[in-house]
Amino acid sequence: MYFGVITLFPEMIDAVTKFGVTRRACENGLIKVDCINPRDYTEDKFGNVDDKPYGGGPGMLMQVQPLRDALRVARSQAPKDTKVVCMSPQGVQLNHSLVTDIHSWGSVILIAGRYEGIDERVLQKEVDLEVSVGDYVLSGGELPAMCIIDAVSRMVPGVLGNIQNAQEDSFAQGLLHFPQYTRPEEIDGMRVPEVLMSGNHEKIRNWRLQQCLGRTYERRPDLLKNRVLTKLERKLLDEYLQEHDF
Ligand SMILES: CN(C)c1cccc(CNc2ccc(C(N)=O)cn2)c1
Repeated sequence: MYFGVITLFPEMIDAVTKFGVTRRACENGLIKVDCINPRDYTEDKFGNVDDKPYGGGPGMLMQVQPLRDALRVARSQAPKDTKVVCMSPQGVQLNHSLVTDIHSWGSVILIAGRYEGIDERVLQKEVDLEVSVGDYVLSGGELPAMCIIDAVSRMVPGVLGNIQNAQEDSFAQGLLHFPQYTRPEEIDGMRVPEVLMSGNHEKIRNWRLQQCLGRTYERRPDLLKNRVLTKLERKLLDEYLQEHDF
């Protein structure tokens, strides 16, 4: 998977290329992350990369010429017809489905804007999709871009190793994950659910599915709305709701 990142702060992207499973994925050549900095393409002698908005108002925008030149270089380094995604509060909400789509592309160029954003004409002409990681404004698109790099990289075969399918279990099914426990068996009087120490894998599987369903119903009913439950799932959820006095 190829990621091109247009950013004024390439060192920020080290957070995904120099730590954890994504670092190993870079070292193994499973993913490649290239940063292109518009500041390297400024033409005015002051090296400005921001510019004032027409119509006045507070804040600055990314200057068009350095951004477009950086984008041109990014396209030249990326596979042909690589799609361009701009991180923006005005974007479509990032979710598992969109992460899966981006992974299927094989490569993506991410624009991590600073200041108050970028010129609408650049968005219209150069950007295939605006993506948001949530309804809030950040100081730049770098953190959202790294969310995409991390989430998409975890879908690349070999990046996660054997926990790949564990990851696929719940969220790919559109459910929240079941609660997890590790040693000790008891903390401040709170014990690990006995079923998890029973060694009965059928019971454990059902208990975990029931927890996924119950927690999704309680915390994210919107996820259940467009999900057809199997007979077993319906039974497990009803049981959970009775036990939790719903
Ligand atoms: C139109 N445009 C490119 C833009 C406009 C304003 C701010 C920024 C940069 N700050 C960001 C980026 C993304 C998110 C998010 N919620 O994903 C939050 N803040 C970019």
